[in-house]
Amino acid sequence: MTEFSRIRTFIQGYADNIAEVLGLDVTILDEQGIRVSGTGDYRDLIGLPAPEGSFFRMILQTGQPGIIYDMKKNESQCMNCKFLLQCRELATIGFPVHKREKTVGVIGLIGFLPEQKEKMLQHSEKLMTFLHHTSALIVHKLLELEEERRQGCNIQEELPYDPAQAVYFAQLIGAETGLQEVIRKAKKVKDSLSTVLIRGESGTGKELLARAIHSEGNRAAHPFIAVNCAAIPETLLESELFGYEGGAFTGSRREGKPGKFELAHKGTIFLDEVGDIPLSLQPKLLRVLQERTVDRVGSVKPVAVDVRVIAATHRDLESMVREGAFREDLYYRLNVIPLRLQPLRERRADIPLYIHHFLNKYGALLQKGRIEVDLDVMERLKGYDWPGNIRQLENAIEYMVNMAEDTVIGAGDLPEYLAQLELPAVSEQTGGEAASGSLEDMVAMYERDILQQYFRSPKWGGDKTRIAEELQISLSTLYRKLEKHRLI
Ligand SMILES: Nc1ncnc2c1ncn2[C@@H]1O[C@H](COP(=O)(O)OP(=O)(O)OP(=O)(O)O)[C@@H](O)[C@H]1O
Repeated sequence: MTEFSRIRTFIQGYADNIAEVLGLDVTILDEQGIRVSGTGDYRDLIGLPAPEGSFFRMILQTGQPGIIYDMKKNESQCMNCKFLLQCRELATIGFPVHKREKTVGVIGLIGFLPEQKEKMLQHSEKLMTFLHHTSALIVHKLLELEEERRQGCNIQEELPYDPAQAVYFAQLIGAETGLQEVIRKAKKVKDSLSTVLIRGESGTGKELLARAIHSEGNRAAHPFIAVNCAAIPETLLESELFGYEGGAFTGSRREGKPGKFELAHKGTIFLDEVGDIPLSLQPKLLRVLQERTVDRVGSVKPVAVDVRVIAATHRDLESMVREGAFREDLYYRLNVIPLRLQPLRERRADIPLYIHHFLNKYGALLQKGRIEVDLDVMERLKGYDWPGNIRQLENAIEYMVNMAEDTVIGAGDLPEYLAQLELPAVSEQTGGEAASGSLEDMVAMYERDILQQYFRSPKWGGDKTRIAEELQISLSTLYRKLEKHRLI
């Protein structure tokens, strides 16, 4: 675990603020070149390594700050980067973070638009000074952490903590109105001991959200133990959850075994599919929630546990309570902080966001760089019902990025079940091509048609920067219009 990943929440908050104030994108790498925070498109790449041969990797090696105003012309610094040809960055400033003369990270400012590049050109000196101060602040935070550890306030290394499992709220993608609302609530309760109940269909991100609450909360240095109550046979679940005393039953270990609650001591236990917990075990679970003690199987001596419980289910617990399949008292004890994740088909407007996110992620992971989907594929992905929700959409994109032989994914790269999907024609989806209604509506329809024509034309190959140039609008205006017409 690198030092930077320990203060990742702090760093991401900082990156978000810088991006907002300066109007530029920000990315921060740790000493191994792993992106620990990012804004804009770089947010999708948090946790992934920066490409070999890239400008920021060079700064990590040399420990020297640098500026590039034209990635493609200034070949000396980006020449070895595999993604040079597809790179959309117009200007970049990178600044090293030095701690005791060692380079422990890099902060980067990136401009994708001509006006951002202009700003960087005009204020390069000020921006460098700003990055110098930012770097000093990060180092200050690292030294503070070091001091805390020296004094034994936070002896993280000695605890069974797996940083690879950490998830941050910034990694949860979703629109402002839906998922972000849930995240806002989750942030309020991240440090609380109160039980959280996450509801949602399979693949909507329940476990991811639970991990983020744990990773960003005050128990982050302690274990996060996930138990899938539906996957463990009823006969084993009791000893799995609560442990057993030596000699409790035939074949048990002589020295006994701690259960998941004990293993999660000081941390969080995630009870996935809690609706599947058998009625016979429900009173015992209720007792843990109320008294914070567990009774190992075969023991009469309760063990005190300090555990935060996050439970999740896709089941309709209220109906189960009515039908007597789930205890009412346990239901109320679990449902203290309810959080609900909507299925993807009920928030189709978010689909382009996820497509963009996973294209970025798998483009980088599979070393294919920047990849886009064409309009036909986009319509299909938006029109599908996604019974497996975000997990299924992610798998579909991973498949397509693997299949793609070009930087634009076409219908031929779709998984079979999507290629066979019958979709209404685009004109039907938008309410018919006949120009009628108010002038504003007609102009909007005309604008949508023009954008579609440009994106369908092989001449531009779906390249947004070139299309924006041709239409003489900025790239951000183009993105706004595409979003308005739901074309991305
Ligand atoms: N908001 C999100 N942003 C980005 N990726 C997400 C999001 N939600 C889910 N995912 C992706 O979908 C996958 C499935 O998420 P997760 O396992 O948390 O779902 P779940 O609701 O717990 O599913 P199940 O009920 O089947 O266990 C994750 O691995 C993650 O890659």
